[in-house]
Amino acid sequence: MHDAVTVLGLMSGTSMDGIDVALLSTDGERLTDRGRGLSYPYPLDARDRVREASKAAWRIWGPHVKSHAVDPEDMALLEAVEREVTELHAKAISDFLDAFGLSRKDINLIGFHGQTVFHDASRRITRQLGNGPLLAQLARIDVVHDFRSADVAAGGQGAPLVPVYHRAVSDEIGFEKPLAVVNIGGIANITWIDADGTVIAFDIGPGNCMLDEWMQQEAGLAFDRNGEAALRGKVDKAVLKRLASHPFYRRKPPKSLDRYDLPGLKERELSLEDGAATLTALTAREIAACAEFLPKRPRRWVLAGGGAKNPAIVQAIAEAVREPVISADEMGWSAEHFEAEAFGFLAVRALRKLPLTFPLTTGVQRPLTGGRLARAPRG
Ligand SMILES: Nc1ncnc2c1ncn2[C@@H]1O[C@H](COP(=O)(O)OP(=O)(O)OP(=O)(O)O)[C@@H](O)[C@H]1O
Ligand SMILES: CC(=O)N[C@H]1[C@@H]2OC[C@@H](O2)[C@@H](O)[C@@H]1O[C@H](C)C(=O)O
Repeated sequence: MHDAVTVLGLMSGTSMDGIDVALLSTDGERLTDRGRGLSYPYPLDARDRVREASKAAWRIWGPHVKSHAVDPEDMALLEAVEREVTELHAKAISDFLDAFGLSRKDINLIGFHGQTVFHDASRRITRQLGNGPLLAQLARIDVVHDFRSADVAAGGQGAPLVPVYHRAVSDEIGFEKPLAVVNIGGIANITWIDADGTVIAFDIGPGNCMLDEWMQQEAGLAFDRNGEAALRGKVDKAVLKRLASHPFYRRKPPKSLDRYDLPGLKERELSLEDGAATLTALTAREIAACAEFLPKRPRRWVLAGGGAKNPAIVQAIAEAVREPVISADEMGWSAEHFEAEAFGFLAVRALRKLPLTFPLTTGVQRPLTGGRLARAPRG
């Protein structure tokens, strides 16, 4: 057995709202000293620039792009935003260490996911903004970064990566298996864990991304706080049927999504409340329906990610499945910092050359390690 490493995991998810930081100790298999996590929202202007960068990434790598004549302005924008995102991560690390009275010498390693701005596994392209060597230099701590490229290059989906972490955490708790862990972030994904350790995972469909966009576009709100709009609205069945007819949902795993792959509602197509109710129903319906791809129904559904804090989503899922549904927080797992912790865990696995992805998670042919190490300047 290896010694445990004290690692900081950093995640900035598809909601593009900020940086989650979590601290844990792990040897890459077992986890100890978990539970300390904090979130650092992006300043509003930085958030806008990250969104601009994802549009630039679409112009550079989108499937419609025939020529490789890349607009240098788009490239320059990506570079500038990558630097800014990296500096914001360095600031989050230093604020996190201050908040817990720690120094950089207490931390052995950082797992740095970066900000996804483009993902199309079928064309073997996945791009996270985040400069690992620069972060290692700024934080003066070794950094593992670029977690998805090796998997995508080997023909995998490059996502989801958290399943191996979900399995490690679920091993700590004696729940009956099979267990389904559903992360409801911008996009929702599932990890199904059987008693013999078999793990199946894939992206399901929207978590909150369509709903967030709807609330932003129709009401200038960042999201449907506590599901208030959805709970007041009525599901439009015809619209729901149209949204759910996208072929992605019935495609067999392995499969992964980019934030903009699936169409949402058109502008002013429904009232604010009915639109929120309909998008909430879509998220819940596809989460429940994804059980069709599992060899056995889960005995329990654990919900994590920001969507687990939305009572309208949780209630709709509980109505759509027949098994008990609980939140990761109720299990003593931190729903909020789950993914950040996962990338700390994955960083240690990467350092030890342990596999991150598997045939039944990303569809890669053989279990595969990943990530790249950027060393901090010595001294
Ligand atoms: N109190 C709340 N009520 C309703 N929704 C909420 C609440 N808190 C968070 N959310 C939702 O959760 C979203 C953020 O979720 P999360 O931080 O898990 O996403 P992410 O990590 O960016 O995404 P991903 O897992 O896809 O990378 C918000 O945009 C919002 O839609
Ligand atoms: C390309 C990319 O960043 N994908 C994210 C995204 O956000 C949720 C879903 O889509 C997920 O599969 C993945 O992130 C999680 C953390 C993962 O890889 O497990």
